[in-house]
Amino acid sequence: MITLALESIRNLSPERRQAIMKRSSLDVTAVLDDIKKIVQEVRQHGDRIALDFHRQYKDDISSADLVASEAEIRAAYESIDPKLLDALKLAAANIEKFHRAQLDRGMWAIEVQPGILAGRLQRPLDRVGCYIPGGLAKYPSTVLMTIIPARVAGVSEIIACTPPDQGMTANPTTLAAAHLAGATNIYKIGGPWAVASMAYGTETVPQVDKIVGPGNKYVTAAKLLVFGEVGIDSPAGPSEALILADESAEARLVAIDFLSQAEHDPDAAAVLVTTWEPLAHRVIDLIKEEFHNLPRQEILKSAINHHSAVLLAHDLDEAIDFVNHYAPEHLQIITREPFAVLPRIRHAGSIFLGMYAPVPVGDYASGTNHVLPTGRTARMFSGLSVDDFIKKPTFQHLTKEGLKSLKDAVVRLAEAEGLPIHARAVAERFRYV
Ligand SMILES: NC(=O)c1ccc[n+]([C@@H]2O[C@H](COP(=O)([O-])OP(=O)(O)OC[C@H]3O[C@@H](n4cnc5c(N)ncnc54)[C@H](O)[C@@H]3O)[C@@H](O)[C@H]2O)c1
Ligand SMILES: N[C@H](CO)Cc1c[nH]c[nH+]1
Ligand SMILES: [Zn+2]
Repeated sequence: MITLALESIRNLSPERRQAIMKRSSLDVTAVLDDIKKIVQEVRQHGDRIALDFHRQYKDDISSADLVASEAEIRAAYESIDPKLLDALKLAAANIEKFHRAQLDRGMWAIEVQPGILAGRLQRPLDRVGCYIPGGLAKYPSTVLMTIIPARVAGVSEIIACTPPDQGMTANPTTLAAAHLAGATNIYKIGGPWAVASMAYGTETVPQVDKIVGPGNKYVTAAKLLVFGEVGIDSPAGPSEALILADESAEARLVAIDFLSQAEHDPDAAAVLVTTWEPLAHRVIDLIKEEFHNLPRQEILKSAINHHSAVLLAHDLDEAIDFVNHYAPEHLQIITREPFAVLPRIRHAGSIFLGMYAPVPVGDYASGTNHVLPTGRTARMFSGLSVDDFIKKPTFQHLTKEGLKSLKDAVVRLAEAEGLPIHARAVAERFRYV
């Protein structure tokens, strides 16, 4: 059933290496054309398209059913298990603490040259839309990860969209988390329909300035398609974890860590890179032995057989080189001295150091954000942060002397670019002095 086998990084064929590097990101490109049709239909016809989609499982639905009412939200908040509510509150407190620490010094200005003042402001976005996944699993934790940083940044309107269950009911824990985090409105729409609704606005869903939040390949493709009309955070698609382990790692824990991110989605990816061959063999054996007792088998089988790998590195240098090329969403470093490896990591969404830092602590409760770039986009994107919700316009003020000191340079540069009126805008100011 599970076809996992040990491969040596050195002996990977170029095709196999490329397949491991690409994991499921290729699939996002493969679905772009189909998703484009959905996005365009929502743009043209608004709610009707999402309602048609939902009518597949509920006949008498209307636009009002797309909105989670205050009564529904309150009832959800009051009905969830108090211990679960405590867990949400603990997670929320740590997420808020970590994200408050990201707020920087606000407005600043420097004197670039005498008489030339240049500075930068900070302004939160006006209205953002958070996508909360909810297909193969429910993600109340994503509510906290998206809405809390937006609130900390000062965004005044924070809406959220999430796929409903049959009968148009929203997941109660998701609603309770949205209430706790401070969402303005919650809409029961999922998938690419939700992304397009937030990007263009419909009769029910307001148009937002930026869409954040993770999702499967269809959601991620929709986000990429609406980029430009609205801002997006990063392509936070199907989950991935790369575990870098040496002889100090315990095989049983590595095996469970490997499986834990694979259980998200058939398109998820897990990779073990190790310098210690016995560990690799043991982890493969454990995964194969355990597999039959595990839930979510179809998802795991697809993720492991299609997008995952166990790789032997000749030495730590080769292992780190591979990690940087792979640019994983999550990187676990379970080596004797994880902090000695850390300075050598250039590309990873979030890094988990040592045997007591499994990825699920970051998924839920340690405070760092779990909305992270996938498909090698950790090379150029960061995980969601307060910065995603803040714009930074620049400003400047020049005295007459300050402008005089720049006049010749600006005139020369403008003329070199064939833009004489730019040159005049500076030169004219000295005709009257
Ligand atoms: N990278 C990150 O930061 C991060 C964080 C959390 C979760 N995730 C990922 O989010 C994803 C959640 O996926 P999910 O499926 O559980 O929930 P989801 O909400 O992302 O997707 C479910 C929706 O997809 C739509 N859909 C399903 N099949 C479709 C098709 N063929 N065409 C168009 N639309 C279709 C439906 O509307 C469905 O409601 C997983 O891949 C998980 O790994 C990533
Ligand atoms: N591992 C996911 C990010 O890829 C986040 C998550 C939420 N719930 C469980 N896990
Ligand atoms: Zn997870």
